[in-house]
Amino acid sequence: MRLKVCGMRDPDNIRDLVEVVQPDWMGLIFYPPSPRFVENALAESIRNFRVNKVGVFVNASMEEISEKVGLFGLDAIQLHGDESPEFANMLKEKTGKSVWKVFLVGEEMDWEKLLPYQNIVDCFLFDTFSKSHGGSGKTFNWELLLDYPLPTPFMLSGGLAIEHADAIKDLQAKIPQMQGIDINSKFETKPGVKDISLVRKFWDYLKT
Ligand SMILES: O=C(O)c1ccccc1NCC(=O)[C@H](O)[C@H](O)COP(=O)(O)O
Repeated sequence: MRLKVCGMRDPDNIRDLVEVVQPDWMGLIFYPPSPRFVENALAESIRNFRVNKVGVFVNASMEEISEKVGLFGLDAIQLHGDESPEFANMLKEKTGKSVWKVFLVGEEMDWEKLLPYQNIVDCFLFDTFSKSHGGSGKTFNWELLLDYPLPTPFMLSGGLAIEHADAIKDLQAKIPQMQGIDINSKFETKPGVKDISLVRKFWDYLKT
């Protein structure tokens, strides 16, 4: 099981996260309406942390994403909007980075929508449908994932909280393509700042 802690931006909080939890990835949100938006002014203080950095984008341009990859030293790009398979492919060729495509899950899931992306992206991420695109703090019906038909690995996201630890373990035991989890607002003291001891408690329990 792998861990991505999303919505980080405070350098002291990132330092604590990296030292205490050592997550597999840290997510930086480059979507201006988000309360977790990361300004370019923070690039110098963030880029040298020794943790894999995933940039989260919602319908951003190729130029904007390429600029952030360079400025922040991103290792992966998470496409959290309506980006096409062609766009994902061009981005992968241009940046050489790992590309993740997000699907927002509502009452039902149409797995056919994923097919055009499956030979392009490195990973899918399933988050709860919301008008704000992400960071809703709400879970979706995980039973839908039992029908996931592809070999491509995916991350589970959307409102994950400490009380879900056992259910997450059960789900992963049933679905080998589930490579990890993405946590965010349920571990915050305020938008963009995580409660590191809570993250540690959760992760210490889950990774065993
Ligand atoms: O977190 C945000 O503010 C956000 C806004 C717009 C697009 C994506 C966003 N977050 C990306 C993530 O990967 C979150 O971790 C994911 O949406 C789950 O968040 P939460 O429901 O708070 O656990």
